[in-house]
Order: sequence, then structure tokens, then C-alpha cells
Amino acid sequence: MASDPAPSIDIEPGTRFGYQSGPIWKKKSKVLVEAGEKVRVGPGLHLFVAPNGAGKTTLIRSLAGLLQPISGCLSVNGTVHYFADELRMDPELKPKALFRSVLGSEAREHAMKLADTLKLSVTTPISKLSRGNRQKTILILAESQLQQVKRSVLLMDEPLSGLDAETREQVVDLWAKSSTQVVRLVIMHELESVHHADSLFTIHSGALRHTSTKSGSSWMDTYHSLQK
Ligand SMILES: Nc1ncnc2c1ncn2[C@@H]1O[C@H](COP(=O)(O)OP(=O)(O)OP(=O)(O)O)[C@@H](O)[C@H]1O
Repeated sequence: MASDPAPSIDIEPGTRFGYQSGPIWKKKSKVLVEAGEKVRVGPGLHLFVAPNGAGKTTLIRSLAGLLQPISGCLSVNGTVHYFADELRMDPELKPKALFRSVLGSEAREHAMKLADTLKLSVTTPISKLSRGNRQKTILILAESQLQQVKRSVLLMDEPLSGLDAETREQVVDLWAKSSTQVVRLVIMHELESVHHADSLFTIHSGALRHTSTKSGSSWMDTYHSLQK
């Protein structure tokens, strides 16, 4: 029996990402990012770093199927999990109840262990959690959902923002050790804690740039070289 293909993201050359504005009878498209070349990524950790307002969230939301690309073609193969940069839930909900409501028993057990490792209080209502602790809740939920599905594409918008340095290191370590059947595309601004990654996306003057080769000694050097 043939095994399922690995999860992947494909973006065809000429695909343009952006948003529509204006009244419904006179809509205008505003292009933020265009892919000049074909991009294909498979399982692994893929970083997405670009200046504020370049169009990262717009692009990742398009991959999640929440926005239509303005033109062109993309395909995301696998079960898509999209996590925005804020936890939008009932403020009275506690992480433990949230995990119970969306995770099966094994994944829930995984979530509780991870909460312990990352020092998250699972009995504090979301409204009373700090920014970093809300971010931990998102990360734990994301990682635990992956336990329930085999071929996943995880799209995350700035999951490390607000985390202290030790937690950031723990999360990045976790990603490095994680399943080979997951495509992780992660928007971030802080590259210091990332030693291992499989590729880097950026946006320069509206063009999507992508490389799997680290230039210089760090992904930060690679980012700077793609921004020239
Ligand atoms: N529906 C919309 N209507 C008007 N402007 C929009 C819309 N969607 C996005 N924009 C604008 O497009 C630009 C890019 O937005 P986007 O959130 O994708 O950028 P980003 O790279 O994720 O930025 P940041 O790093 O600051 O989060 C911003 O100036 C934003 O205000």
C-alpha cells in the first residue's frame, strides 16, 4: 500500500498576496507580496522574517485559506492548523478547560505535560494570563493538536513574542526534536534563539524570497543577505 505523501506547501511563480479594499461595487486589490519563483517546502521548520507591514500575516492567512490570493496558485497539502498572534477565546476560559474541550485524551495528557515544562498555570482564566503565558497556551495547543493528526501544516504568527528567553529556547528545542511529518511555518522577529531551521522566507520590496541554505553563520546573517 502506498504511504501518504509528506505534507507540503507549494506557491507557484506569479502568485500575488494582498487584500481588497473599498466598497463592494468598486473593490480594489492591493498587492503586498509576489512570488517570483516557485516555492516548495516540506516537513521541517521554516522561518518567516520580514519588516513590519511587509505582508507576512496576509501571506500566512492566505496559506491557511482565510484569504484568497489576488492571483496565481498555491496548494497546502496536509491538515492545516493556523494560530494567530493572540488567543481569541472567552476570557473566563482556563487553559485546562480549553485543552479539555478541543483535545482527545492522549493529546490532552501531552498538553498538561508541556504546560508543566513551560510553567503555565492551567487554572488561571485567559483574561488573567500575561501576554507570554497566553502565548504559551497557544503553543501548547498547537503542539498538542499535532499529536492527533498525522500530516500537518502548522502556520503560526509570532508565537515567540512575549516569551522570556528560557521559554523561547525550550520551544525552539521542542521544534527541533519534533515529528518529521509536520511542516512548521513560523513568523518571527527574534532569530537569536533559532540555531536549527530548514529554510527562511522573507519579503524584500514586495518580492517573496526563500532559501534553504544558511549563509554566514546564522539565520540572522541569512536574513540580512536576502534583504539586500
Ligand atoms: N484588509 C486590509 N485592509 C487594509 N489594510 C490592510 C488589510 N490587510 C492588511 N492591510 C495592511 O497591509 C499591510 C501588511 O499587513 P500584514 O499584517 O500582512 O503585515 P505583517 O508583515 O504581518 O506586519 P507585522 O510584522 O507588523 O505584524 C499593513 O500595512 C496592513 O495594515
